Amino acid sequence: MTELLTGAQMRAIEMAAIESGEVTGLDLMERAGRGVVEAVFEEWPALAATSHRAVVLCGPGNNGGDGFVVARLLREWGWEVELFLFGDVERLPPDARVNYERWLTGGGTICPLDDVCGGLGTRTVALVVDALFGTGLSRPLNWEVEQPLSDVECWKHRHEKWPATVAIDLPSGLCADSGQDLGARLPCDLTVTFHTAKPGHFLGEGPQYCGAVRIVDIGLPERPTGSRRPDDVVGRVGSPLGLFKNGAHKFAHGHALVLSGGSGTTGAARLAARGALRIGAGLVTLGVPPSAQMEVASQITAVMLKRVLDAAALADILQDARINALCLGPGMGVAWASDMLGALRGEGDVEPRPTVLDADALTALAEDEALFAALHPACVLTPHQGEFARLFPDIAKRLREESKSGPAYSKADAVRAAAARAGCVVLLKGPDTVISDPKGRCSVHSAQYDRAAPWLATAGSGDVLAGFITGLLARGFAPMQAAEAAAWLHTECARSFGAGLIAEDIPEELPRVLRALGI
Ligand SMILES: NC(=O)C1=CN([C@@H]2O[C@H](COP(=O)(O)OP(=O)(O)OC[C@H]3O[C@@H](n4cnc5c(N)ncnc54)[C@H](OP(=O)(O)O)[C@@H]3O)[C@@H](O)[C@H]2O)[C@@H](O)CC1
Ligand SMILES: Nc1ncnc2c1ncn2[C@@H]1O[C@H](COP(=O)(O)OP(=O)(O)O)[C@@H](O)[C@H]1O
Ligand SMILES: [K+]
Repeated sequence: MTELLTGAQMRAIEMAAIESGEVTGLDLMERAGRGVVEAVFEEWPALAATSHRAVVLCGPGNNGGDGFVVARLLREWGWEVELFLFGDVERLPPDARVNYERWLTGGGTICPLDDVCGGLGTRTVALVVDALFGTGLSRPLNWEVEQPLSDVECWKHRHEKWPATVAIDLPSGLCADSGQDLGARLPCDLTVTFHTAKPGHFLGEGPQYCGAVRIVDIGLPERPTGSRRPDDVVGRVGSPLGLFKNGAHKFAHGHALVLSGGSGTTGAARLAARGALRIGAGLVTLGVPPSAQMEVASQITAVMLKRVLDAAALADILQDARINALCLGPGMGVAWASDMLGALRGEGDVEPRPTVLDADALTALAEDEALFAALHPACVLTPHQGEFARLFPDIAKRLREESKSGPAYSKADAVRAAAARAGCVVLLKGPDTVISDPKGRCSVHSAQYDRAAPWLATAGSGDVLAGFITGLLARGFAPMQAAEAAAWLHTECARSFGAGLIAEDIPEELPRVLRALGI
């Protein structure tokens, strides 16, 4: 798991390194600028082969300072560089000011940002460098910046190949902490960031603007593990550990019970059950209302079937302590889901166990405070955006609002708040899936950039995800780890299968994905 650092966390690390005397702000700026130029040459080797013309847009803070370094280094490489500045020279921070002076001393000239349209002219520009704003963006951009950025974007569209556009740290107007679009107008081909990626590269509108993201090491120290509180960390989900199955009896790998809806709506639960079985639960049973018994029986083989007449029958089935993970919601219908959830409220001596609540079970929870209050730390809620808004309307509203000042409220903030309120793990689905536990531990699973999986946007894929999590819970994974590993494997199945994927394919692709992991 790698960390994603917010703007404030990055500043704190930078300040600590500078105050300890191990590095100066100027060193960091020089390394940042050099890192950008190297990343550009790696991304587009043709640009390194001979000199070209570049346009660099510099802003009023240290992001602009990085831009001055890039401009100077490109000129030293033999390039013709035109630099456009937004802001007051007298107010540049000290390190940016030094690099501004170095640029002028070397013979560089500076034009106001307003002139960029005329400055682009009709000649070929090979590279546009966006160094207007980075982690210090503190409010939405106004037209003074949006207009020139839009001009560059239009101008770029009129040209077939060049210029390449590179953003330093973040595309300007994108909030580093949330990925909220605060006036970004220039989608970039490449974003070069420093030390670690930021949440905004993966959340919200971030991926629409960043192009590809490269991380450059500028020699800042790692944060010591002991210094972090769980709610101080947003992690990025990587490939899962602990998936090996070691010998033992099938019951050692758990028994998952997936509850189904009635006749005609059993497909979702069957998908979830198949997912739970493929991911390694020792046994998987579908709990089926009488109306659907024949339908389900004719469709399953390795998955078992148990008739569930009503809540009392479910409570009875759950007297079997070997059933150690539950999945409720897919295809159940709200009324049936609500009845079944009633059986889990600890009445009738039902021991709480790890439980995934998805789809109709989430709607049932949203409609009944008593059911919501019965959630416990071994539950995992897996809402998509609509379900999330039904369950946590105030949090969803805050997430939709445009920030007027400071970093915007992010999907990570929202899911943390939701998990704390629910008292269990919440996984909010999407290309940027965010997972949090009630203590504030939070991670982002990104199915974007080189892990893009648009074929997952297909009916039933969420049901398989619920099944994957349930299967891992049955295997003994902790709720947060089960949610993270399932999200990663789910996306990997889609990537491995590729175009044409439908939900049934996801569990069937899992063996190939596990083999590729060496399992
Ligand atoms: N941290 C590190 O380790 C390293 C960081 N480095 C680099 O520093 C960058 C961060 O620099 P930074 O903090 O100076 O912020 P930056 O993005 O340049 O903007 C601040 C300026 O913008 C202004 N401003 C803000 N919003 C505005 C708006 N909407 N419209 C208009 N103005 C607005 C704001 O004004 P104010 O809010 O004070 O009025 C202030 O003047 C970081 O992204 C990276 O590139 C590297 O050099 C290496 C190591
Ligand atoms: N464009 C996309 N890129 C990556 N993952 C996606 C995309 N669209 C949807 N997904 C994933 O597919 C699943 C869809 O779940 P859900 O919305 O519940 O659909 P359904 O109810 O049809 O199963 C989620 O895991 C979500 O993260
Ligand atoms: K920038």
